Amino acid sequence: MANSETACQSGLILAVNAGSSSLKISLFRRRNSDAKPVQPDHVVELLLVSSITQISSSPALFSFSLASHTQGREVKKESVDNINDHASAFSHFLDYLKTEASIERSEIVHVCHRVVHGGDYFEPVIINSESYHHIKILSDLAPLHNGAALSVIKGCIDALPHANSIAYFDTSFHRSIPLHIASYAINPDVAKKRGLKKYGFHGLSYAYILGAVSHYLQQDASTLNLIVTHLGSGASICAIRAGRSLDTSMGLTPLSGLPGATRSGAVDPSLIFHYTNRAGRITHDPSQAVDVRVTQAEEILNTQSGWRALTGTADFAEVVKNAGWAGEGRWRLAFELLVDRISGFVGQYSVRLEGRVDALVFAGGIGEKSVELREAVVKQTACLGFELDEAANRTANEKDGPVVDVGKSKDQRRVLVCRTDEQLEMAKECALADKFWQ
Ligand SMILES: Nc1ncnc2c1ncn2[C@@H]1O[C@H](COP(=O)(O)OP(=O)(O)O)[C@@H](O)[C@H]1O
Ligand SMILES: CC(=O)OP(=O)(O)O
Ligand SMILES: [Mg+2]
Repeated sequence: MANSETACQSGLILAVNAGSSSLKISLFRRRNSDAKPVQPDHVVELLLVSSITQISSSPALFSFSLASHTQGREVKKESVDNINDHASAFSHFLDYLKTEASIERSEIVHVCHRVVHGGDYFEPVIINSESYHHIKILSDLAPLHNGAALSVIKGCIDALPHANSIAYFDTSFHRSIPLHIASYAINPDVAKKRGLKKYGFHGLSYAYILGAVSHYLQQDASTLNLIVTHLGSGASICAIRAGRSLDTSMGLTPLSGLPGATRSGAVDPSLIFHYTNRAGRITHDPSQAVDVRVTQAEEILNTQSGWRALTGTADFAEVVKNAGWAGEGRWRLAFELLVDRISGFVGQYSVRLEGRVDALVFAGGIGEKSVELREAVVKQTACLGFELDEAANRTANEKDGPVVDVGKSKDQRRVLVCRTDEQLEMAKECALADKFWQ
């Protein structure tokens, strides 16, 4: 563990979020632990944010802005041709760090990495050969994610050799899902031997949202029942009972549940054998940092499906733009299909929560930005008591703060939008973990 006096005094935490199609990076300074934070988020101070989107469909879009300039000034945005994977995206960011922010790499003490699949690891772990191997073994169960995270971890170890790389797992938040909900109706011996159960993902996002909503409503997290949607390139939904995950729509892998940009979501498991007669063939992707072995079935359902397969674009904003009644049927179909699947889960989770739902929360790029999607889902689930304030829904994007109320009711069954922040969640956890700062 790197632990030099200078490094600890400066206390910089870099938080890196390798999503399926993006790399989001934030740099924080850990605040002096003697100063009592007013809000939980204040244990760290944001210095800069950067994101690289459309990583797999060139050109990638790079953005970089210093926190002091996030109100619209000095945000650098550019298309970059030579970014074609997460490793090259990270290396492009590191070049900017010195030239645009004058930050020396040696000032970074810890690098927090979002790792989607942690299997039976629940606590954050410092990367060493054992934990690296554990994450690598799980790559087959998160083919769009774990390999990408490992490629960034490798890049970090090379470029920031004095810093600790610490893995934070999406799966940790869902350890509370009861056995009968996490289990599949298959041979229990095989399930146990091979770890075949529901793990659930987007957990760092759900943990952040729970904290932010609890702060916003001034209600202890342990008293909250929420239905939270995280709708981005990967989309999922989570039922939170008394502040803990009760159920979520993704499963053994991030493929199940809701459809995503390139993912089918839940389908009849037999469908794939009627789609192709090569479903079981193993493919190796040489561009991946680690050897990820996936079948053609997984390849088709993970990368050749979702709204890109339905409409030709992975950008849901474009789907929404073209989905008006005058638009072509395929755009409308993609939009209605997603609304239908989300609404189905909202109904199911309302039953799980025995009707006691404090709020329905929209998050992730689509949940946070699509006025139309929120409108359609709330309309479809109105029988459960959800109702939008249309003006508040339309102007939600303009409001400050991580949580915006877009519902009619201010006492029960609220409808909220939360700007989720997985990087901030990791940095907070890191700053508060004394063991990393001794
Ligand atoms: N105004 C918008 N309306 C609908 N969807 C949007 C809008 N803006 C962005 N999006 C969607 O949000 C997605 C990105 O969400 P995000 O949560 O950042 O994704 P990621 O899974 O890469 O972390 C984009 O791919 C795009 O489809
Ligand atoms: C788990 C998952 O699908 O993550 P993302 O949405 O970042 O791809
Ligand atoms: Mg994401």
